[in-house]
Amino acid sequence: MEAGGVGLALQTRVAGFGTGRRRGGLQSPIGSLRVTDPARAAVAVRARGSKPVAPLRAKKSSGGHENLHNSVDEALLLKRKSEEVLFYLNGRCIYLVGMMGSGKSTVGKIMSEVLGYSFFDSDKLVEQAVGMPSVAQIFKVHSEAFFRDNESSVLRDLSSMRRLVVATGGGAVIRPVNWKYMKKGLSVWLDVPLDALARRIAKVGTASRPLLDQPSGDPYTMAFSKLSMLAEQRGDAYANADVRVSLEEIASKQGHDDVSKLTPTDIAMESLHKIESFVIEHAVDNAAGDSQAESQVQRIQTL
Ligand SMILES: Nc1ncnc2c1ncn2[C@@H]1O[C@H](COP(=O)(O)OP(=O)(O)OP(=O)(O)O)[C@@H](O)[C@H]1O
Ligand SMILES: O=C(O)C1=C[C@@H](O)[C@@H](O)[C@H](O)C1
Ligand SMILES: [Mg+2]
Repeated sequence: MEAGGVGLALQTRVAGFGTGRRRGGLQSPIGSLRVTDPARAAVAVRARGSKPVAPLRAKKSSGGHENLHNSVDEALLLKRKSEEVLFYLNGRCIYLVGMMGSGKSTVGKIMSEVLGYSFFDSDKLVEQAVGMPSVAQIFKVHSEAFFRDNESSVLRDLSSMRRLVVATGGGAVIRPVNWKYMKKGLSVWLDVPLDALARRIAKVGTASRPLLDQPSGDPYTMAFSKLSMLAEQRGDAYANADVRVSLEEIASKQGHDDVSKLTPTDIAMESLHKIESFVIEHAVDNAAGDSQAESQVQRIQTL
């Protein structure tokens, strides 16, 4: 059974959230890049909806992912792609799914910014609905089942809305009812190798991720073994997503031998490409989309 709704809180937040667009040029979600060069901005504007324009070359720096976009050109390419994708999305929401640490929040914020969508993190909405400061505390004081009920409730409320990018909780994929909600929009699986996940998580610690938190032991080893167990338990649940974005595939296309070379912008860009291919391939209007999603959900429920 699902917990009480959080609809009103969501409506209020969306109303106050705006579209993610800002004045004075393009700006990254956390403000690390501001496009101030009007000539470059004009290139992006000209590109919109017109004939194909010669590709801008993205310059790579050696910087880490802290610089979300490696260059102004990369930010413009992303913006240009997002404008193409927007046309096909027709307001449909995007749900990012994937294991803990796969980058749903990081990549989701970038995507929402360039699409002019609102961004929501379902873990944060559950915390807000329950009135507790962290998922870890909800697990401790209540239980995982209580958290999952509230998570379903949040996803149900989000599913009636439009123009959102939602970073779902890592375990949202395990409940078939959540797929019923997520299939109202488009789901994207960020598929990241377990060793890369464990490296990312070990770097920031496991305190905020109760299923990985261990009293002692080497953080990388502990995170890796827990993540491997969860991945096995979850089986193919992530593969129910409409689109799979494999970091290994992106890295190999770019000639890297290691996924850690990929920036969140690279991943956001690939996500937009995959979404575009999916919507074009499935070229459905909203009504047909609903019935198609319905049959997919029925298939998931019978697995
Ligand atoms: N492409 C990347 N390269 C390196 N580190 C990254 C990348 N994307 C995200 N990170 C880092 O990995 C960690 C996890 O990212 P993030 O919080 O976005 O994942 P998540 O999927 O939302 O995780 P959770 O399910 O636990 O909420 C963060 O510290 C983030 O800065
Ligand atoms: O993978 C999971 O089951 C979880 C992931 C997090 O996002 C939180 O939703 C919670 O810690 C559980
Ligand atoms: Mg997150």
